[in-house]
Amino acid sequence: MDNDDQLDRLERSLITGRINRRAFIAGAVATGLVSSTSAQALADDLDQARITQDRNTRALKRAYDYVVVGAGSAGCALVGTLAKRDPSAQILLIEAGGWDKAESVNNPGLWFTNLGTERDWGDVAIPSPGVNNRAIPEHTGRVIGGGSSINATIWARPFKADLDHWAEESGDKRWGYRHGLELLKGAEDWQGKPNKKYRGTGGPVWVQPSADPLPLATAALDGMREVGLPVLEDLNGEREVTGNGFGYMNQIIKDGRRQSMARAFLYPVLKRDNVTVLANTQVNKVLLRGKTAVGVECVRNGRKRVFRARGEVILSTGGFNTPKLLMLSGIGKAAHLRDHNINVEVHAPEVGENVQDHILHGGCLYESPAPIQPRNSAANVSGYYKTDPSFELPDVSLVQIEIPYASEVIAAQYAPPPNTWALCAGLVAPKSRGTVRLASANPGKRPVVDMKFLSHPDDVAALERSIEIARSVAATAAMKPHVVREVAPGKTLVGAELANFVRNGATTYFHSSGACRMGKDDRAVVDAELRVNGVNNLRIADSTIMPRIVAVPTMPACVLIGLRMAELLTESRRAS
Ligand SMILES: Cc1cc2nc3c(=O)[nH]c(=O)nc-3n(C[C@H](O)[C@H](O)[C@H](O)COP(=O)(O)OP(=O)(O)OC[C@H]3O[C@@H](n4cnc5c(N)ncnc54)[C@H](O)[C@@H]3O)c2cc1C
Repeated sequence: MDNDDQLDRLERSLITGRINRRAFIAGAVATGLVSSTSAQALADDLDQARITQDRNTRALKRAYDYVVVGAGSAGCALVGTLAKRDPSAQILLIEAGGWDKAESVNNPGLWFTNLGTERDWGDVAIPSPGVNNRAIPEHTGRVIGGGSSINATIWARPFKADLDHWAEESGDKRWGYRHGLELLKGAEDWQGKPNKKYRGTGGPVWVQPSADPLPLATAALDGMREVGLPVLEDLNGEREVTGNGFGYMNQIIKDGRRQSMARAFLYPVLKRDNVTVLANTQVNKVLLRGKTAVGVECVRNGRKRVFRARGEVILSTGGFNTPKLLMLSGIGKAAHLRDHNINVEVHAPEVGENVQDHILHGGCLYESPAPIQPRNSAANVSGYYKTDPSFELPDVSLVQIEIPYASEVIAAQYAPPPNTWALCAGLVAPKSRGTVRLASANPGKRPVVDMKFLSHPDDVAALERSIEIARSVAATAAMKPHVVREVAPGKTLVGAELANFVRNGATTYFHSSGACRMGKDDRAVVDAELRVNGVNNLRIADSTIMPRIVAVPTMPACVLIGLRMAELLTESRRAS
């Protein structure tokens, strides 16, 4: 363990009460990274956060101004921003998972080892015919920080076309690119080449270009240039407007450690009296009086508890849990609720509809002449391309992965050797849409996730185009030193064979979105101010409100949703 790691561990141990202040200072000075004075200042800060949270959670109140459920990407951005902006507002943040202490959370190279652990809700989509009836896992984070604590750390901001579409769907131009860019720039602490037009510095989210990329990654970019793909110095910025561009990824990694949205937004407000974070507490129901949300019912330490909201309840529980929670609370399609003997409080026909995710194809595989030591989160180059300039969004996307990334079918069929890397085709603008339904009225049961992957023929065609381009990049002179042979598919596939390779290789990016669509029409689940239609004092801020999934990894879009919610709540409170 290096000294940075030691300091990081000490910080976490102090904040979660595992060591005392004296042990922290002694340990911090011993790392050689901080002087005794700055160790004391740091301890003051962390100690204060711990003392405040200890005190607040021991003296829980019956009612708070805001009850926010879910400390994920959006929830952390919301609470961190709101707590500062409105210090008089008492905020309760309830999270089902535990604190983000695990090494696999903090070390970005270990992100995938969180999958299938207690930090993952562990959903698996039911078999979809479009992927040859395979049941594909749909992981989501269950820990402080949510997805941002277990994800692949990629920071890719939405396209202009994504956000302008949201503005059109919601009827509110503040959801458009112009305002979205302003909010995301304000959130960023960009470490790459300065760019006033597109990038922000000094904000809470540490973002850096892939640190110290492998020659393999550099060669991939050279190969892309060779086949005529546009390679950019920064993968955020210009790409958002043109819809085209490849480059080194942006990542939320600082000194080799993950900077989750909990780290960015939540930790800095933990020492505020107006914030109480309840970890290891699962909300099972939103409580309604008539058509007004008045609080939540949850389970903490095996005991049922109720917390009231004087103001509003905000659900930030993510891709599958938000529709589930609404339905358990009697808000959903009436017939479906009745099937589970749940009282229909509000007939909301689209709760659990419109669900989307990106497809990552695993994949086109290449044997390297030498073993590969992956850098950062093992994926450092990616990009987007419109094969027809008239397309609104890119149909082609590629991600280079420095391990043999393959679906279970492709892995079994091609048996890639360990020193294999992948150039994965990505489907970032899917047309297929699925559903989330209750399996049972028992909150302990996971919902039925039917993603209907690749049910739209355009999705298969787009992946076929990406695969063709991936293979042409891997065949360039620039890539020659890194390719002993193409392991998969190993030959040019056409027609049904190619479609089958697409369907067998499909996996997801774990970007579940859209189950509680925002729109200006009556059927939409939330309106432009993210209020649940038909219910007072209940709003949603998470990936589920996307009318259409953004064509990039979803964490920054979720941060944007959290930031926008903080704006909306502050405006409402001022107006009242
Ligand atoms: C393995 C993986 C890799 C990914 N890689 C990337 C990437 O590299 N880049 C990127 O941009 N995106 C990535 N994503 C997606 C991204 O992390 C998510 O889209 C994003 O975190 C979603 O934000 P959210 O606020 O909607 O929900 P989440 O971040 O999922 O947060 C929801 C929170 O609510 C809590 N919760 C749920 N139900 C309850 C309940 N009933 N009571 C209390 N708490 C509850 C959950 O435990 C969770 O902490 C990845 C996701 C995963 C899972």
